[in-house]
Amino acid sequence: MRAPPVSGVFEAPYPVVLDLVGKRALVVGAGPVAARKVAGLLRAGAHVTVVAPDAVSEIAEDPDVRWHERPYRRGEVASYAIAITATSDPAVNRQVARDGNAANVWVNSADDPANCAFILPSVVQRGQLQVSVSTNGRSPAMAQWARRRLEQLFTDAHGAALDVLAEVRAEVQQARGTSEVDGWTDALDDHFFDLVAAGELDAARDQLRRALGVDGEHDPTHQEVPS
Ligand SMILES: C[C@@]1(CC(=O)O)C2=NC(=C\c3[nH]c(c(CCC(=O)O)c3CC(=O)O)Cc3[nH]c(c(CC(=O)O)c3CCC(=O)O)/C=C3\N/C(=C\2)[C@@H](CCC(=O)O)[C@]3(C)CC(=O)O)/[C@H]1CCC(=O)O
Ligand SMILES: NC(=O)c1ccc[n+]([C@@H]2O[C@H](COP(=O)([O-])OP(=O)(O)OC[C@H]3O[C@@H](n4cnc5c(N)ncnc54)[C@H](O)[C@@H]3O)[C@@H](O)[C@H]2O)c1
Repeated sequence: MRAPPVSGVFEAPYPVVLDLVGKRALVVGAGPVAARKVAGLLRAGAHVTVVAPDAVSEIAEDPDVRWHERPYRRGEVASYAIAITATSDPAVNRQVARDGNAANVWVNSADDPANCAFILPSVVQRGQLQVSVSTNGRSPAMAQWARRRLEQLFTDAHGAALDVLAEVRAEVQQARGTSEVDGWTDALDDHFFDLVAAGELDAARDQLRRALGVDGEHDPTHQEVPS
């Protein structure tokens, strides 16, 4: 028997990073899949409302989640910035997606990639460094597999390295008026990451400053008073 044809979710997927802090997010359904999506939205700082007749304990017992214990009401997605539908009823998921289209609210539908305005990647988080993987919906299992591989490659030291880099980048901006200077590629060598991993943050900062041609005298938090 011939296998069914497989395609991606989107014709030309466009990756973005969203700011959801303080935004209202709706999750329809409250099973294990919804719980994973709720956890992601809470980590992103969204105000999460869940609508479902039954909920797993992660949702029902979370004081940060507002749970309405009832079925989804047609059209209610319109009062949210973003929505995810993960019910066990495909007709409900389709309705939420339709309502999202009508109200210009972006909806992710966990069982229906064709009716998604966006899909979620698998993410490795190390401090403020995020490495995300998308297979364009072709194999979520592979996205998860890649995440596990990347978790071995990226350690907490890479998150710490990012903090050092952001600090020295601010010094470069202060000293030169721009961070677009030569030297970044050379500065980010194995030795730099080894220094950070060994906890030698001052030496790591100095290596960056040498490679980028700044002396570290400029404190970006300190405004100089013109004479
Ligand atoms: C990455 C991750 C993020 C997250 O959910 O946070 C995510 N799915 C994860 C896990 C996972 N999902 C599924 C399995 C079982 C094995 C398998 O099917 O591969 C596993 C693995 C497991 O659970 O072990 C089943 C599944 N998933 C979708 C369908 C519907 C369909 O394809 O029709 C079905 C069939 C349901 C059924 O048949 O009943 C659809 C989607 N899942 C997506 C994301 C989007 C595409 C991502 C991409 O590939 O680019 C998309 C399109 C929509 C969306 O949800 O945004 C998260 C891993 C997090 C992590 O661990 O790192
Ligand atoms: N995208 C993904 O990553 C992914 C992974 C696995 C499964 N899925 C799909 O996600 C869906 C949910 O999976 P699950 O295991 O969490 O399901 P589940 O059966 O454990 O939970 C379903 C939830 O939907 C709620 N619900 C049912 N009717 C509703 C209505 N009218 N209004 C609001 N809520 C309603 C139920 O109360 C329950 O909380 C399934 O369709 C599954 O195929 C998606």
